[in-house]
Amino acid sequence: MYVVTSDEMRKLDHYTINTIGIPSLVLMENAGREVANEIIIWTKKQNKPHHKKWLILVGKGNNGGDGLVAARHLIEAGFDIDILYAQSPNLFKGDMITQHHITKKLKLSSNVYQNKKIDWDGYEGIIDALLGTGTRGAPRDPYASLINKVNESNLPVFSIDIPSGLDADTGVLYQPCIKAEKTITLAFLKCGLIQSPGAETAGDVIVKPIGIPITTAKQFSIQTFSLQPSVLEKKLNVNVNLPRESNTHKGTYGHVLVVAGTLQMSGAGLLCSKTALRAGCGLVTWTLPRMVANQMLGKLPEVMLVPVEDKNNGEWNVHSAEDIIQLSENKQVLVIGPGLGRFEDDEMWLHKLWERIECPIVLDADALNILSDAEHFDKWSGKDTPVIITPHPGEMARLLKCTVKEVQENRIQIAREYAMKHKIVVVLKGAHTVIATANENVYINHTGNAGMATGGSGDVLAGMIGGLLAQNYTAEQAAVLGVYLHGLAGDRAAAKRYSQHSLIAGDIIDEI
Ligand SMILES: NC(=O)C1=CN([C@@H]2O[C@H](COP(=O)(O)OP(=O)(O)OC[C@H]3O[C@@H](n4cnc5c(N)ncnc54)[C@H](O)[C@@H]3O)[C@@H](O)[C@H]2O)[C@H](O)CC1
Ligand SMILES: [K+]
Repeated sequence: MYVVTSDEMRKLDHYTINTIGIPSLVLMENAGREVANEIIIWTKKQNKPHHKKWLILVGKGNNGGDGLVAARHLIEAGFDIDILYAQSPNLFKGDMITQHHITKKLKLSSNVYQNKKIDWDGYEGIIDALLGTGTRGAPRDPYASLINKVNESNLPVFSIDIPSGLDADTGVLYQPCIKAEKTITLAFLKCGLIQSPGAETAGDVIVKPIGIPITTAKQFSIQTFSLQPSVLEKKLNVNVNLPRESNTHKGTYGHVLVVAGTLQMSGAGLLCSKTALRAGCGLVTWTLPRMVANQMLGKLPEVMLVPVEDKNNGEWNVHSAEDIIQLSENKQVLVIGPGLGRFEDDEMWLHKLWERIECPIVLDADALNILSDAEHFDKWSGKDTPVIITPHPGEMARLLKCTVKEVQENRIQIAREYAMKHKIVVVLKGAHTVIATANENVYINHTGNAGMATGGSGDVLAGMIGGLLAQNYTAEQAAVLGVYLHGLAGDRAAAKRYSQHSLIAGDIIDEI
């Protein structure tokens, strides 16, 4: 469940080798053997007669060393292996010299690439041992031309540690980058393997132990986690089945105040309010412009409606702040933003709510856009009650006044830094949503699907998180559990439809 950057991996390697005393060659032997075992398992599962002839592409760093070890173990298992060095063995150093020496002693067939044409006939697959966590920038020749040839071969590629050409920390693809069938990553998951597009390029990712004790991750206080149910249960101490005590009443499960909706975007408030109830809170009050409230009467009988004065235009205005502050007094959570729209002096409105509301707040959608335009948000006083923001990449870019591309190329770091700076919880939505907390913990979610990129899905998530927060979950628990369950509901909803493309936000709520 730990996820590491290449720099963190180097520190863990170094500590294991130089302080704990497990020799690097032992780690490399374990790595290569695990890779060989995965190839053996994979070929056994292929239901076609196979020649068991594989080509292993070997770089000059330790990733290449893993490949040479795998070659030996595959030959022992009866495979026919060709080794192709990307560069001359004269350039090898350290463990690579040892591995090359062993390869020569065993008279294993090997060649140096030298930009020659490769005859792919007869090969069943390719093992990519070119570049690993030591990659710096886009692959240079001869690696680049070799990677291009591999991608044109149409053969299944098994990458060791990471696909060569992938940025191990951000998931950004350098050009060119190996497109892998499977990636066998060593010791711990790498951040780049669970962030798009790295996650897609790596194919099926499997983590294999190589002798680095998992306790070293605690030793180096690694605080990035791949969100598996075990992390929810063991680290966050939450039960994904949301159990209930018997002798309870609706007051036990908290009261959410939803501040959302305008004439044009009334549905956002509806989706958010309904989801908060589905998430299990006891009561939901939805406060909204009077004109909209009149339209919503009876639409959602389980939700209490409290209109605020609008100027007969169905929009919010700055004077409603006092009403909201009063309404918040007996609530456990406020969810502000879905379908809120923009209005005159909305920054003053939000600042007043930020200063005066004493219960936890979830800020979504236009509440975040108001924050982005707030000239002095950095100077707003820190809140001693939890705040969770749920930006999509565009809203995060506006908050940081940077581009969406810059956000997407560094999602984990960006979310972590913003959460720590403002002492809030950041839910950076998108494929593999990132949840970052003020105490540096970061969780990467894997539930959900592309069908959830549809209007209202964010309103549902905001309601989900608000509904959980009202039930005495901490902000960290509510955000992580909310994202996880929201994605799970989306997966169930998609499975019930012809395909993901027809999914709409209401389907997600029905599966919570
Ligand atoms: N996880 C573990 O405990 C272990 C992992 N191992 C493997 O070792 C690699 C990391 O090895 P390292 O030598 O640091 O780097 P690489 O093998 O990735 O090789 C980089 C190599 O290539 C050169 N280089 C760097 N960037 C480029 C580029 N853009 N273009 C061309 N060439 C480049 C650089 O000079 C290096 O020489 C890790 O991934 C695992 O596979 C250990 O085997 C066991 C312990
Ligand atoms: K590799």
